[in-house]
Amino acid sequence: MKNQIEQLNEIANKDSRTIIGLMSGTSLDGLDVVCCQVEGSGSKTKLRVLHFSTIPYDQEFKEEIRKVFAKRQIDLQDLCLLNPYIGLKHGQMVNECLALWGLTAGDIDLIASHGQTVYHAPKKQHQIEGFPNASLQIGDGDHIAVTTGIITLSDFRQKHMAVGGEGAPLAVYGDYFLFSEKGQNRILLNMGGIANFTILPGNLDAQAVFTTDTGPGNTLLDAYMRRLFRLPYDENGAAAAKGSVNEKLLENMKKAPFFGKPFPKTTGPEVFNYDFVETAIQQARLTTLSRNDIIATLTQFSADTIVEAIKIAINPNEPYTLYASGGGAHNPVLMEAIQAQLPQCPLMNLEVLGVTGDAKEAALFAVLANEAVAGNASDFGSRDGVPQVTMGKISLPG
Ligand SMILES: Nc1ncnc2c1ncn2[C@@H]1O[C@H](COP(=O)(O)OP(=O)(O)OP(=O)(O)O)[C@@H](O)[C@H]1O
Ligand SMILES: CC(=O)N[C@H]1[C@@H]2OC[C@@H](O2)[C@@H](O)[C@@H]1O[C@H](C)C(=O)O
Repeated sequence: MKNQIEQLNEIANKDSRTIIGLMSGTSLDGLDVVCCQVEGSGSKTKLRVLHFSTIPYDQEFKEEIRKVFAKRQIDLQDLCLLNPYIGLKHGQMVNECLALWGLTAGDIDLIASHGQTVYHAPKKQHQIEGFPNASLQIGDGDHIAVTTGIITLSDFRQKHMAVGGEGAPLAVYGDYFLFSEKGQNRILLNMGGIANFTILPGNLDAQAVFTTDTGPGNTLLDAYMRRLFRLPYDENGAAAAKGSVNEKLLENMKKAPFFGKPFPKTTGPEVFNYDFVETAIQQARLTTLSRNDIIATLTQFSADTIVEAIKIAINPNEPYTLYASGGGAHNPVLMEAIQAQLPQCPLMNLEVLGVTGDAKEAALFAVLANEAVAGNASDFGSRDGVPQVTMGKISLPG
C-alpha cells in the first residue's frame, strides 16, 4: 500500500502525466478509450490526445447491460453481477488498446473511468422527500486497476452530488480548462444519447460559465431506429431526410415536465425513452405516421430543445461560436436543423479545436483525474451546477 501511495505522489508531482480516459455513454455503442498527455492543472491544463479507439460492445454485452439500464424494476442479482463484470471487461478493453497502440501498463500513469450509468435520478425528477440527487455508475474501479495493473480513478459523479450537484454535466470542468479562449464566447455542445452544452464566456470569468443538459440527443432516435428499422442508429440522418416533421407530435413531446424545470438540469433515458414517444403519439391520436416521419420528428425534437435551451442561456447581444461533439455531430440533418435556428452562431465540429469530438467525453475524465491527483478545486463561484470540488475515487492495483 505505502509504495503505491508513494507512486501516486510521484505521479502527482510530475510535470506531465499520461492518462487513459474511459467513457461508456447512454448510447451503449462501445467504450471510448483515449490516451492523453496532460500537463499542468486547472486553467493551466494542456491536453494532447496521443491515441483514441472505440471498442464496440458486442450484442451480448449490450443485452446484459440493457437488463438493468434505466429500468425502475430489475433483478438485483443482474446489477450485482454487472458491477464487477463491466469493470473486468473495461480493464480487458484497456489492455486490448495498449496492445493496439504498442504500449504497456508501465507507460501509463493513471486510468480515469466513468463507468456505465445505469440509472440517473436527480431530485427534480424523483421528487421523493428526504432523498438527495442520485445517479448510479457501475463498472468497479478496483477490477479495472487489478486487470490492468494501473492506478484507476472512477465513480466521479458521487462527489459532485455530495456537494449538491446533480452529478452531471461534468464536461463543464474539462470544457473550461481546455477550450476557454480570451475574447471568444464559445458554446460547446455535446450530442450523445442525451445532449448538453457549456457556455464559455470570452472574458474567461469562471463564475459566468454555464452548463446544462437539454434533453434527448440521439437516445430517442436510436430507440426508434432499433424498433422500426432494426438498425442501431439513423446513419447520416438518412431516414430523417426522407420524412416530414409532424408538428402535433413535436408540440406534444415538448410538453414534457423536464422542459418546464429551471436550469441547470439533467436527465436521461429514464425519462426520454420509447414509451415517452409512444405516449405522445397516442395522446396526439396519430395513427398514420410513417416511420421516416417519426424519425424526422424526433430529430427536429432534439434540435429544437437544444436550440431553445441555448437561446435562454446566451446573451442575445453577443456573438458566440458553437462547437459540436458526440455522435450527433455526425448527423447532418440534426446539425442543419440546429444551425438553421441559430444563424448568428457559426456551428463547427469540435475537431477544429484539436480534440476529435468522439474522444471529448473520455478526455474529460482524464482531466478530472488529473485535477484529483495534481490539481486544486477551481473556483466556479457558488452557483448551481458547477460545484467547486475534486472528483474520483482511487483504486490501487496491488
Ligand atoms: N454517422 C452517424 N450518423 C448519425 N448518427 C450517428 C452517427 N454516428 C454516431 N451517431 C449517433 O451517435 C450515437 C453515439 O453517440 P455518443 O457515443 O456520443 O453517445 P454516448 O457517449 O453513448 O452518450 P452520452 O454522451 O449521452 O453519454 C449513436 O448511437 C448514434 O445515434
Ligand atoms: C448521468 C450521466 O451519465 N449523464 C451523462 C449523459 O450523457 C450526456 C449527458 O447525459 C451528460 O450530462 C452526462 O455525461 C457527460 C459526460 C457529462 O457529465 O458531462
